[in-house]
Amino acid sequence: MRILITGAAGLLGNELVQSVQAKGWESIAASRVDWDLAKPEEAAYLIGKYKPDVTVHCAAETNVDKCELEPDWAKLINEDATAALAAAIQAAGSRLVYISSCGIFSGDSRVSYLETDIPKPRTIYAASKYHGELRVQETNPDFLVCRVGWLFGGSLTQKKNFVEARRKEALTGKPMMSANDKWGSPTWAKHAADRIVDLIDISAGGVAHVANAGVVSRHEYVCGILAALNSTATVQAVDSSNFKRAAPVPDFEAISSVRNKDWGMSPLPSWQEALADYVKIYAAIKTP
Ligand SMILES: NC(=O)C1=CN([C@@H]2O[C@H](COP(=O)(O)OP(=O)(O)OC[C@H]3O[C@@H](n4cnc5c(N)ncnc54)[C@H](OP(=O)(O)O)[C@@H]3O)[C@@H](O)[C@H]2O)C=CC1
Ligand SMILES: Cc1cn([C@H]2C[C@H](O)[C@@H](COP(=O)(O)OP(=O)(O)O[C@H]3O[C@@H](C)C(=O)[C@@H](O)[C@H]3O)O2)c(=O)[nH]c1=O
Repeated sequence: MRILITGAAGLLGNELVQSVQAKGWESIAASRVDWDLAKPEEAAYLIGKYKPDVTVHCAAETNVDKCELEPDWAKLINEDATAALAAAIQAAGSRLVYISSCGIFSGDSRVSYLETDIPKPRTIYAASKYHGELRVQETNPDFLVCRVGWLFGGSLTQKKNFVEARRKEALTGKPMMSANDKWGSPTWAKHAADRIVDLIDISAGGVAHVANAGVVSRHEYVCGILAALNSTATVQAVDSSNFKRAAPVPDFEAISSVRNKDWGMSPLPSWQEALADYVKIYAAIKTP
């Protein structure tokens, strides 16, 4: 099977390329040079050139605060480009897997959101991701939408390596603080990628929540990272108002799935197990 991954240089995209190759499928790692999402009309050229059986659309404007300040940009990159890709894929008779976000819910719940819960985006970013979902659902009857949790992992050079960012912050010796009023589902990008590939393999459709098990505050999450790294640095629990953000991010972004039984799959491991497994690999990367 030939799988095209957009955003292949990103945190999740890079893991997806590896998971697809581990499955023995052909992977096409598409990056910005292959298609600039700021030109939605060029999606058709990308699909016509590579003729994938399945396209996993990871590419997005993922800077939540930038989206809040530039709503037209957020719509262009996260909604309009997705709609153009969906149309090109439908015309070509292939499949689209759209990567969406745990952040599309109101955040008012304190119980993990399920696929059956109604999205109510609070930020421009989340609205643009959810509108992307709606464009896909109206265009591609055999769609698969995968909402993922707070992603971590990747190489040391990965711009969004949250573990490496916290390790470096701890090394500065400066006091660390983290929000104790924002909760989510930390998710190892490798686990998310492997699950997405397994869902493609069984031709799963509809909406899928893909996240490691467990709900944790940012503060507990950062403490868990430092413990896993055997760091003695301490993290002060603070209110999220200490982090000046343009976007009113939801308080609660944890997700879990009600569909594992449908798929014949076990829930993903806990975020703590995933983090421990990642740190084992990470430590190997880190040793010179
Ligand atoms: N990270 C997280 O915690 C979460 C992520 N998600 C979703 O998962 C997906 C992957 O996220 P993640 O791996 O963290 O994202 P990254 O920011 O690591 O990667 C995003 C990718 O999109 C590409 N991209 C951005 N703008 C454009 C553009 N204008 N044209 C072409 N490519 C572009 C980037 O290219 P380049 O490398 O050149 O910059 C990058 O490779 C996204 O759809 C995101 O919305 C959902 C929930 C949580
Ligand atoms: C370490 C830390 C950072 N922050 C703030 C500082 C920084 O401005 C902001 C950026 O961190 P993040 O990028 O992880 O946060 P954020 O931009 O909210 O991450 C988002 O990613 C996108 C792609 C999504 O899809 C969302 O669901 C969400 O996961 O978080 C806290 O609020 N608390 C903390 O403990």
